Amino acid sequence: MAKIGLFFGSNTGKTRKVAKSIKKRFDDETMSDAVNVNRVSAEDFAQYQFLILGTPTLGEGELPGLSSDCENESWEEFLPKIEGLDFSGKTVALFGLGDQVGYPENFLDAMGELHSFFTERGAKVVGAWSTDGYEFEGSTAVVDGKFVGLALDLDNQSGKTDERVAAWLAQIAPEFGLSL
Ligand SMILES: Cc1cc2nc3c(=O)[nH]c(=O)nc-3n(C[C@H](O)[C@H](O)[C@H](O)COP(=O)(O)O)c2cc1C
Repeated sequence: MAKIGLFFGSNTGKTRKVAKSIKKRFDDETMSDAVNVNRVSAEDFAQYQFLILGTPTLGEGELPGLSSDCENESWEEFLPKIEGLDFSGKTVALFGLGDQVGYPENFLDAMGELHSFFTERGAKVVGAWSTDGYEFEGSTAVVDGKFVGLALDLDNQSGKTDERVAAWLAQIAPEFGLSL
């Protein structure tokens, strides 16, 4: 089993694409394949001490899933399967995709939901990211003046994605024991 589990939800494939680009930077011992959360069991997910988790925000500030009109199940359906687990001693880093122009009042809210879910269950969530360079009005993914994880907007700032991903991975590397 790889040291770090890499899981994502995605509706139109952008979050999947970013997850795959993260996987490409690491060998199989370090990083699992990028796996859609609708394909993992609670048991397999719970085996990892280190997790990198990605989500788009859909609906009006919602997690992806059947209620936000995704074609397939996603985080909305997966979280209830792990809601009874204790994540103490585990380290989690989050990345979120959203659209700050189209949804400025709910920018990246789903990443905020994942942050609440995992911190409430004892996880150490790392990888907070500056809000500089983004324009939006509200986001539950901002805590203490920073995003709770990597903020990506492939709808409006796709040209910044690679450099943001690289800088963020370098930032979380010490927490995850990663060599880059
Ligand atoms: C119906 C719909 C609702 C959306 N709602 C939000 C939202 O509330 N907040 C946000 O930041 N982005 C929102 N977005 C933008 C998506 O999060 C963004 O396009 C993302 O890159 C999609 O990722 P995916 O291709 O992995 O599904 C919405 C997009 C759609 C199509």
